[in-house]
Amino acid sequence: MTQPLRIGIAGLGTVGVGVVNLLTENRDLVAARAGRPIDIVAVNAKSRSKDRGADLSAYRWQDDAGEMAAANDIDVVVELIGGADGPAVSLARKTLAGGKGLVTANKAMVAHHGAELAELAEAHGLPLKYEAAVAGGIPVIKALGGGAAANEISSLFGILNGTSNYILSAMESNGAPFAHVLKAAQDLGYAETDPSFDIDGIDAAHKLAILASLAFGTQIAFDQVETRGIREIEAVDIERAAALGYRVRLVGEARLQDSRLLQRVHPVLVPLSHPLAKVTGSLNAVVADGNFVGRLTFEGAGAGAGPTASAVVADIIDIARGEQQPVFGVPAASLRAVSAGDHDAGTGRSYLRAAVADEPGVMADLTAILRDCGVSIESLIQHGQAADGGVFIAMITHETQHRCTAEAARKMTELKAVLSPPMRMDLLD
Ligand SMILES: NC(=O)c1ccc[n+]([C@@H]2O[C@H](COP(=O)([O-])OP(=O)(O)OC[C@H]3O[C@@H](n4cnc5c(N)ncnc54)[C@H](O)[C@@H]3O)[C@@H](O)[C@H]2O)c1
Ligand SMILES: N[C@@H](CCO)C(=O)O
Ligand code: NA
Repeated sequence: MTQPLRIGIAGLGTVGVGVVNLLTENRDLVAARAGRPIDIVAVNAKSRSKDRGADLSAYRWQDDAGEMAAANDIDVVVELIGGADGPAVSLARKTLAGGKGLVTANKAMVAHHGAELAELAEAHGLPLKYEAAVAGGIPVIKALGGGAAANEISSLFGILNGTSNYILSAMESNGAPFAHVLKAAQDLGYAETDPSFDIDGIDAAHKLAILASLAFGTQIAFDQVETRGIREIEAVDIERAAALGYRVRLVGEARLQDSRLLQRVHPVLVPLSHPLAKVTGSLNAVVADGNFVGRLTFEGAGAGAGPTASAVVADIIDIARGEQQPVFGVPAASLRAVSAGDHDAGTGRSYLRAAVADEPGVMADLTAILRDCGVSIESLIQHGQAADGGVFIAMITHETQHRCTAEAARKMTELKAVLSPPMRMDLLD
């Protein structure tokens, strides 16, 4: 057999240990598919003494991850530390500048520094791979960058954060409180170090910005992603959505609007019959529309040790095989700059839910606002007690300009009988 591909792994948490375990358990199979053995030469993490449940004694312990970038016996550095800045990006820069290939699962780093790192990799003719960074084990980067590369992609959307989906699914199946479910997702290794990245939609926005660049040939524009998470979703929304025939999902969507690019991460209602309604737990899904292939739908595990290690090792195998493509589908220097699209200029149906005082005339006031804003109601339910003694009114609107529904929600907030700002979510049909 030819020379082994020698790797150094920086970061030995959920994903790092998952990669060690996969490369150990599937060693022969991976070597056969890669055309040569993959040898772990060195490992690094914050603490050497921590028991990680994996035998690391065969590998050199590197006190400083940066030393891997300079080591003569390492061909590829696998960065599994995490974080947009700090040690991860400094290691990535050193690795590429030092002439080694880089594999990373770090979507925050790719979303913030992807262009710079891709230019560095391409200038040196080095591989930079990040399959694990988006939708965990789903090979969506390879699919959009390779299998669907002949298509013009007009739009894509999907569930891109396993932790949020896990929380929403648990809330809908057993009404479990938010904090309790978040703790379970953390214990399972799904959540980011700072779980607000998951809950507030930032992690999904990182992934969406990366996917959009790959799909549309545009520069990564993370700052242009309109981002809203699931923190404000209450049990009543999940329950009312179900009563109206929907489920709540945190969805990222990106589409070209002439020369603009609309990118949004937001909680939406999906009909029970929609493919995304069936995506539960830590699963992710990505749907992309190509002009020749039509609609492509990918679904699979979006987080966790095994699925993420699967994606990391797939990248290592690609490198061992000598496969190399532009990092974002086209040379990084030729990615197009775009300006942000405008969601409110579009139309769609919406869910509106308000907690209101249980007194005469409230419904008349609400419907007057909807009439004045040109919003008509498709269905409405009112029952149940709000925590502060009022009642909940939940409705689905007919198709309306988003800005009109937003204006109606704003005006409702001004009514004395409306006890808190109404919850508003788009419907995904
Ligand atoms: N957990 C998942 O399901 C998942 C899925 C896809 C992508 N990712 C990404 O993979 C990366 C790793 O995630 P994780 O869940 O394994 O995190 P983790 O917190 O479990 O592990 C991080 C590791 O990095 C080490 N580390 C921290 N600071 C370091 C430093 N300065 N130098 C060297 N090592 C340092 C820690 O000791 C730990 O071993 C992140 O970028 C994350 O976003 C995670
Ligand atoms: N925290 C991330 C890990 C996978 O990227 C998630 O829950 O989806
Ligand atoms: Na992936």
